[in-house]
Parts: sequence; C-alpha cells; structure tokens
Amino acid sequence: MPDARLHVAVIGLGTMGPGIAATLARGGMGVRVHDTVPAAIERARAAIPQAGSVLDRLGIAPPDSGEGAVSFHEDLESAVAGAGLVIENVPEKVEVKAAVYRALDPLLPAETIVASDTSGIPITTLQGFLSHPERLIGMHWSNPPHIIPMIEVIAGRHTAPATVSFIADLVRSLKLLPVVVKKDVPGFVENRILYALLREAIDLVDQGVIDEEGMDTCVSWGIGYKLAVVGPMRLLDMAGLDIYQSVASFLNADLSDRKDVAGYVTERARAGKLGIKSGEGIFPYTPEQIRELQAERARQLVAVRRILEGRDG
Ligand SMILES: NC(=O)c1ccc[n+]([C@@H]2O[C@H](COP(=O)([O-])OP(=O)(O)OC[C@H]3O[C@@H](n4cnc5c(N)ncnc54)[C@H](O)[C@@H]3O)[C@@H](O)[C@H]2O)c1
Ligand SMILES: Cc1ncc(CO)c(C(=O)O)c1O
Repeated sequence: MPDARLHVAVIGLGTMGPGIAATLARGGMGVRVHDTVPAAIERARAAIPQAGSVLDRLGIAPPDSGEGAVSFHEDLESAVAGAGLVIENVPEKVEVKAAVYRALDPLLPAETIVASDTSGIPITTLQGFLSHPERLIGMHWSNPPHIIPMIEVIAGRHTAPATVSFIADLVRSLKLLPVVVKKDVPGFVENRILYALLREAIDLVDQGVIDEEGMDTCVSWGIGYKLAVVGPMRLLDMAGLDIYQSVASFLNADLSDRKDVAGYVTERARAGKLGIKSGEGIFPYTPEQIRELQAERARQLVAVRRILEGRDG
C-alpha cells in the first residue's frame, strides 16, 4: 500500500507530465520531474501550479501531511534517486520508451515500480526493455490528467500481482478511479473505444456526410453527453437489447473497418498540421484562442465532474 511519503519520479513533461505531477503532489507525494528538453522543464514550472489551481477548483485537498514537494531535474539520475515509483511519459514510440528503460535500469533498485502512461503499446512489449519486468506496469491516464479521474491499470505478461495492487491502491489513495484492464491488448480499453469512434467520425467527415463542426455538436451533445452519465453497457439496457439487435444487424456491416489511417489525418500530419500543438490541425488556433480554449475546457470539465460526483447541481 503506497503512503504519502512515497517519492515518485515523472519522466517526460509534455502534454501529460505536468498534470500527473500536480496530481501526485496534491496526494501528498514527493515528486521529482525530468525532461531531456530544458524548455519543457521550464514550461512545467508554470504548468504544474496551474494544474494545482484546477485541483483546487475540483475541491481536491492534500492529506493532513500536506502537499508533496515538486523538484525539477535536468538529469535522470537525480530525478529517480530514492523513488519508489517512476512514471514514464515520453513520446509514444517504442524505441524512445526502450531507450528510457535502458537508461533507468542501472539507476533503479530491482523493486522500484516503473509505470508507463503509454496510450496503447502492449505492456508486454515494453517489458522486453527493462530488467525485473515484474515491476513494469501500464498506468494510462487521460488528457487532461489532473481532471479525468479514471486511470487504466494494465499488467503485462510478467507484471507481478503485487505491482497491480500497488498502482491500483495508489490511484485510490489519490481519490481517483482505477480500472484494472484484464488483458494486455493494444490500446487497452479506453483507446480502443475512442479510436473506433474517431475512425468512424473521420470517415463520415471524409465522405461528406457531415462537416467537422456538425460532427462535434452531434457527438458532444448526443452520445458523448449521455455516455458521461450512462455507460455503454447500461445504455444497452436503457435502449433495449432488441433495439441494438435490430440496428446492429444492418449497421455493423456498414461501419468503417479500415485498417490504415485515413488520408484526412495523414496528409495533415505530414504537412505539420498537428492541431493545438502546431497552431493548426483540423481547425486553426491563435495563441489567444488556445489559452481561452484550454481555460474554458478546464472550467467545463471541472463543472461536469463536480456534478457527476454529486457535489454540485
Ligand atoms: N497526449 C495525450 O492525450 C495522452 C493521453 C494519455 C497518455 N498519453 C501518452 O503519454 C505519453 C506522453 O505523451 P505526451 O502527449 O505527454 O507526449 P509529448 O510529446 O507532449 O511529451 C513528451 C515529453 O517527453 C520528453 N522526452 C522525450 N524523450 C525523453 C527522454 N528520453 N527522457 C525524458 N523526457 C523525454 C519530450 O521532451 C516531451 O517534453 C505517450 O506515451 C502518450 O501516448 C498521451
Ligand atoms: C486522440 C487521443 N489519443 C490518445 C489519448 C490518450 O491515450 C487521448 C486522450 O487521452 O484524450 C486522445 O484524445
């Protein structure tokens, strides 16, 4: 069982790292953060307290022992010294993660748990790059990590049951929602659902069935809104399994089942149109619009979570 004196190292300070670090510190843990890019560390110095102010609005208080300290490290060795847990948050490329694990190996005692925030690389694959694979586990947060409470916990073939229990207990100690995924499949559960939805959404826009704004309105104010309150399995009972049987009997055969990535995405990515991170993707964004969007989304997500948790509304 983890305790608030646990020291956690967070490796990688891009989209995910700062929010994860803020959440761990709010749980009373000492957090050491590291990135190979000094500018990322400097950005994190502002991003972590910003995430902390969102945690305030969520009503998440530190334990009686107080909020944990966050320290910033340009070198990996000092970042992981004395850590009971290392959370790896580097880019979603096996070779990048493998290089991090190889660098970690000589720095960590055999029992230090290493958790990857990978979006869907099988944990068993990653276990091939770290000694004592029983201590490697998937800990898949969702963006923004300091707001979305559900965290997938995924064991690889060699992960020890005690490692699974440790991470699940840690998530609960943070008053978050661990979901233990029972099989180490690519994409785990959340991203398999999300990527099936995104594949269909992109296909429908690509076919001209609907435009991008219409798609977002349709999903956010239709099924997305409903799924926040009624999960898919409960929704089947709410709609009626007979309805699903009738509709799926003709619709399933018509849904997109492409195995590659739509040109709609590939062409934009190749052109450097990555989205908010590059100022344009499917939509264009000015720096001011990005700031406004991120603030408004945090406000709305906080409000919805407080209502779903029965604390408001
Ligand atoms: N972005 C999301 O919505 C999201 C959500 C959940 C999980 N994830 C997963 O989390 C991981 C990180 O994603 P992200 O979106 O934060 O990526 P990102 O590209 O925004 O950030 C990655 C950071 O890692 C740093 N980095 C690269 N190599 C490093 C190394 N060897 N040592 C230390 N730092 C290094 C980079 O400088 C960068 O700051 C990926 O596996 C991703 O799939 C992403
Ligand atoms: C498109 C996309 N891909 C991966 C993830 C998480 O692994 C997310 C998310 O957390 O929202 C996402 O939107």
